[in-house]
Amino acid sequence: MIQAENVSMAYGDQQVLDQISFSARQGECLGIIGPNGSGKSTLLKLLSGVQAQTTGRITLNGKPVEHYTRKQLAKLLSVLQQEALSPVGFTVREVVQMGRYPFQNWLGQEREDCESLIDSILQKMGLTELSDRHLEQLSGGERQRVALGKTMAQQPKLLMLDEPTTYLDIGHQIHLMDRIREWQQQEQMTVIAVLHDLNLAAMYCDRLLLLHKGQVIKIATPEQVIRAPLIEQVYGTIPVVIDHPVYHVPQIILQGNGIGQDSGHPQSRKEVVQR
Ligand SMILES: Nc1ncnc2c1ncn2[C@@H]1O[C@H](COP(=O)(O)OP(=O)(O)OP(=O)(O)O)[C@@H](O)[C@H]1O
Repeated sequence: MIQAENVSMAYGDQQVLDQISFSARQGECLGIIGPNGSGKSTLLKLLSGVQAQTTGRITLNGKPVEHYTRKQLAKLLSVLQQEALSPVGFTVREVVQMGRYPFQNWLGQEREDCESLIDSILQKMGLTELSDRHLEQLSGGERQRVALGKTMAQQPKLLMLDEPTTYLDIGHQIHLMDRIREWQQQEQMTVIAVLHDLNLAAMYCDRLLLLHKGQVIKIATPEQVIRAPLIEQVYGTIPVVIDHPVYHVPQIILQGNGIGQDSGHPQSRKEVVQR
């Protein structure tokens, strides 16, 4: 579906991405993880054609990204950004309908009636009750759901997410990731998601690409990537990695320096068995 070959990118003198190569197949969920400043958002911008790489090649269905027109790209892929939508006086329903833009002619008309599609998206995202509200009357989390609704209306084959759960509470994080997973499986859609939360990444992604200082350190299954020594090497903190009791994927528990050591805590830092 999408392939990057020896992709590098620099901002002036600063090399931000260095010889990145990977591919994501149709229907797969690939998570991009790595510390602050490792190049995750920049990589997503290159993959979505927003920014051009300095060297290397990115192809979508075998064709270089830069050979697609904006409208062709919008029919194939959509991107959900961190600060997804700014309130501009439109209602929830109108914003979700805007996702249909790639399928409209220059008069803003679409060949097929898409009202039932919009209704089902509003319902899926729990937005039916809010459909006539203006965006500025919504909370940050509700706006994030509208933003995902708009990308759903676009019906992309490839969905790119940049930190989709940043403003969401734990309930809405899971709800959002579940909707994406469900949608991915129903449509055989490819998902590439930048995620800071390694636990969510391990739960929802088929493979993880670990970036550090602009280089791919590892690209493999969550079990192979979320390992204490590798996480320590890249993030500079020693986590405890345990097996999720329900899904049997690795989960991280953080530990701070010195916490519990003087308080009779049953397990000090050194005693914990690392995965
Ligand atoms: N427009 C820009 N001009 C110059 N440097 C930039 C620009 N955008 C990003 N950078 C630099 O490129 C590097 C990678 O940034 P990027 O946003 O891709 O990292 P990230 O892994 O997404 O970080 P974070 O986890 O903090 O969001 C950083 O050092 C950043 O300062």
